[in-house]
Amino acid sequence: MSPSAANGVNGASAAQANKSSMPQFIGAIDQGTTSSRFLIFDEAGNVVSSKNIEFSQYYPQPGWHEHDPIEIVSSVEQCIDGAVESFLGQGHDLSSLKAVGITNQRETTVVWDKITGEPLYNAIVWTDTRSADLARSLKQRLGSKEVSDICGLPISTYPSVSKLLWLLENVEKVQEARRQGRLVFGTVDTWLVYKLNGGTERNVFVSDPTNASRTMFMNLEKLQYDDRLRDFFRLEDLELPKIVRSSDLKAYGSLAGTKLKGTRITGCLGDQSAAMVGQKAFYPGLAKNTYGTGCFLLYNVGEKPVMSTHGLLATVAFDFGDEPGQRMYALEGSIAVAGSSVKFLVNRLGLAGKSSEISALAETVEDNGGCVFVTAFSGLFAPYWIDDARGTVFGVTAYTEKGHIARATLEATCFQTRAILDAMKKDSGKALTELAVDGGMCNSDLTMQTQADIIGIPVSRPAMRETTALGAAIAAGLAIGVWKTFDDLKGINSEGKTMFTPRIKEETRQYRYGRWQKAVEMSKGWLGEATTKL
Ligand SMILES: Nc1ncnc2c1ncn2[C@@H]1O[C@H](COP(=O)(O)OP(=O)(O)O)[C@@H](O)[C@H]1O
Ligand SMILES: O=P(O)(O)OC[C@H](O)CO
Repeated sequence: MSPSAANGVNGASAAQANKSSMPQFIGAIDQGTTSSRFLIFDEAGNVVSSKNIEFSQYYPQPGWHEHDPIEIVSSVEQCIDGAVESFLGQGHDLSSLKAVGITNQRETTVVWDKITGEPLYNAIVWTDTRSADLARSLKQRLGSKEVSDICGLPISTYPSVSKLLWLLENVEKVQEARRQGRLVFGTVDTWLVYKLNGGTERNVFVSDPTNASRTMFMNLEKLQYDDRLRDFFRLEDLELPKIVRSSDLKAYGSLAGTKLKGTRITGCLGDQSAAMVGQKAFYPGLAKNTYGTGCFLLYNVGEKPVMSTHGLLATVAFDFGDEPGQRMYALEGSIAVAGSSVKFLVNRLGLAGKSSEISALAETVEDNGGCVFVTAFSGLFAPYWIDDARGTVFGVTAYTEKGHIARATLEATCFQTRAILDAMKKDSGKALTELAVDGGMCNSDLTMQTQADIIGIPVSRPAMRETTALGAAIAAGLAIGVWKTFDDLKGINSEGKTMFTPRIKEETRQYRYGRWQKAVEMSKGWLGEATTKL
């Protein structure tokens, strides 16, 4: 490692680092799709205090999914205050909490008024498919192939730009704000940093490359906005947040309120990149799969982006600086629906009282009873990119029980992960020998065993599953020198892993996966060309 990298990220020299033996703590805001959290980590990566709040999900029409931007911020603030209260109750001193990192759901799009700082519409969530027609017409536009090559993402409903263009076409308040030069657009990291810094008071307007890369405005190699992309989307006049490193002493400002008023924000990563950092997948060839609302497999490809030819995305793993090894790219397989299908069984179908009970329900039967559930609630993302599929259960007979549906639901994410691993092998030329996992749904032993069975390699689950938050804490801690090199992080969360090893024969694996492939084929085209109601 070069001298300055050895001295920490972004100039936090060893001299600057706190040399006293006083314990130091780092806070992590984890703003996910279904809940906000604040966790406080010690230097050994242990969680000493945390608070979690589930917030409202709005589904105003089929395929639409919104959040209230104000509730996003207030839930985060409440989590901070709750966790800090318990931290203080344990006898810790506030001054020992040195910095805060942020990690967030990506692509979700917020628009607000520059003068008032107030949202102009609900946040359009990454899963939202209202822009399907718009995305289809963008794909027909001259230069669409070049666009994907520059930013690493396929044109679809998924990136922020589709949501933003929908807002500009359909919401008068947004159109008016644009005319008056008052329109501000940001992903959730930008919105949170802006609001937590006091909004219009300080006007901190930034994003890190792992988040900015999900808008479709960023040149993946240069980590800066690209005029060709803005031109393509006809958004030349749009002011965009400044792209700054994922770990930075000054760029993200500090908290203007809460019990942590004055504490610096020194790290910021999109949640999938944060999970990668939390799993310490710092080097090429390492990967992780996070089973949250969706499921995202990221594979570290090294210091240059690799463009997929098999349905994967190219993205930024993390950007900790210019030194060798400090900026890495990843190939990503994005699954739109994972834990959300479990929530669907609980909240919409009432098959159980809570998510963790779905696994138990699935265990009441020996297998899926011939059912395959293509959980295409938002179409199918990687590696298929089928926007006209919708959730479909195949193979239902009079024999089918709730348990079979529960099992087929859990299996769907495992099958899609298999499809992504196959695509990743084709893109990278290498096969994974073990899959590191995390996220809410990985708490289901049955799902993780099924995953190992279907991909035919061991699945490794860490003892501490809050790897996304840990990644944000690491980004923040590296900036201020709590940890100085990746080697300092070696011991963190490395003990007590659970290994799930494949237990089925290759023949059975192929048969089961073959059924899934057939179901995906059959789910295509459900919506047809028209997505609007007649
Ligand atoms: N024991 C479990 N079995 C299956 N799914 C679970 C379990 N526990 C949580 N989940 C699912 O995990 C998701 C929450 O995971 P989390 O990592 O917190 O996601 P997010 O960051 O997207 O909010 C929910 O969709 C929930 O249904
Ligand atoms: O809410 P999660 O954890 O499934 O992650 C959301 C992703 O960032 C969307 O790209």
